[in-house]
Amino acid sequence: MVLPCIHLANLRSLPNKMDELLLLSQTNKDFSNSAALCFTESWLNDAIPDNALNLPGFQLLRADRVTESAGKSRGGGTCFYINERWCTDVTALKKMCCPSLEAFFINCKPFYSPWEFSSFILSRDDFMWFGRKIYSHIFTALETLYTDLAEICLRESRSEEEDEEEEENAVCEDNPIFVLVLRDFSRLQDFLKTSGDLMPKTLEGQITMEKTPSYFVTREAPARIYSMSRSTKLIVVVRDPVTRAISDYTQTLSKKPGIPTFESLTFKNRTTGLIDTSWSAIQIGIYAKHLNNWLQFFPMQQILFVSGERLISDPAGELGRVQDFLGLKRIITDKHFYFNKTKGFPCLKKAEGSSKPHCLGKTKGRTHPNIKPEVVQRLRDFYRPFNMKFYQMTGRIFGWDD
Ligand SMILES: Nc1ncnc2c1ncn2[C@@H]1O[C@H](COP(=O)(O)OS(=O)(=O)O)[C@@H](OP(=O)(O)O)[C@H]1O
Repeated sequence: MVLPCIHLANLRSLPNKMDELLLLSQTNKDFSNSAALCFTESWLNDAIPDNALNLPGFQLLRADRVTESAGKSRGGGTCFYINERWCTDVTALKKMCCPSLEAFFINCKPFYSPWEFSSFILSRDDFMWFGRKIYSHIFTALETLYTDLAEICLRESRSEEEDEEEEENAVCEDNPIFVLVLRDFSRLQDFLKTSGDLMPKTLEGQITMEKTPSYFVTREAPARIYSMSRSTKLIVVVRDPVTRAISDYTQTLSKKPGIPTFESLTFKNRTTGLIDTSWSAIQIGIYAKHLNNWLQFFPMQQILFVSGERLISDPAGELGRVQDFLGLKRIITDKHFYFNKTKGFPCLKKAEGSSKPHCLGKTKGRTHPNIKPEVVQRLRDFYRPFNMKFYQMTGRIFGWDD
């Protein structure tokens, strides 16, 4: 199958790349003969007219970020330039823009396609984890709709280091562009019309849940979730920030055994005892600061903090609070748990849909490295004022400073 040549690039602002693109379209044959150019991070807005973005021989289709829908004003946006020698029958099928997803579907019916397929759907997304779920849902549905669908995924080419970096930072995955090759796009058009509501419908008696620990410390998350649904209830499990930092380090160490010691990462200056608050293992434990971001959008009554320590020593009690907070009948009680001394954690007597007990997986309860008592003490002193503030804000004394 001969495929159209498509250029994909993350531009980080189209307007200031126009001169370069014009030059490329005049001097680079691969570029000017491309069937389509797909640019992510176009950073366009209403104030930038199409005629300022003209590339001779190409038709522009753009989906700019909509501040009110996306919950953030900067960045984002996708655009396609379709080569008029390849195709002039181009339609924008659907633009989706919400806090967790930005997607743009266009349909191209080229003059000539050397096989029986007639449409190329180019789509591009930019989203948080939940958007990714919605997007994969759309694609699964499309595969059911079209048994003869050809799906091609293009990604920006990246260096090995960038790949490694991404692995470390799961929220920062790259955004591919999908090309769907179809025989008949009318069914897709109908499908996209009805898939406008991005959140799965929550029926009477159901609660839709989403779990991403990093949201609590992600600056943009409160605004995005608020603009999706302001009545969302938020649950955060917190534990002693010092133990949390060591646990965080232990987890990284298990994946990358060569990293520096905990001590050397903790301090900016070992002599003065200055803590490196930019290290994420330290930064995440400043709960009061993160909570403050959420309180700009959600009232305290909509946020529940679960104690990680109590979740081990009294799971039923802690889950009782969760059930009350969600307005559920207290179904989970003491009789559902037993304590596994070897693991050091409570286990469920019967897992859901099974008659067998269920304990937490191997990665929970890793042995922490021994950290010098004076380092632990320095961290305790560092966190104490933030912990006090956090107790005050939440109205609960978590007991980390006893
Ligand atoms: N149910 C429950 N109750 C109390 N504490 C729990 C629970 N589940 C996980 N944990 C603790 O969370 C630490 C690991 O968290 P994560 O699951 O986020 O990370 S991991 O990716 O699996 O390592 C891990 O910390 P460590 O003890 O340092 O390994 C767990 O102790």
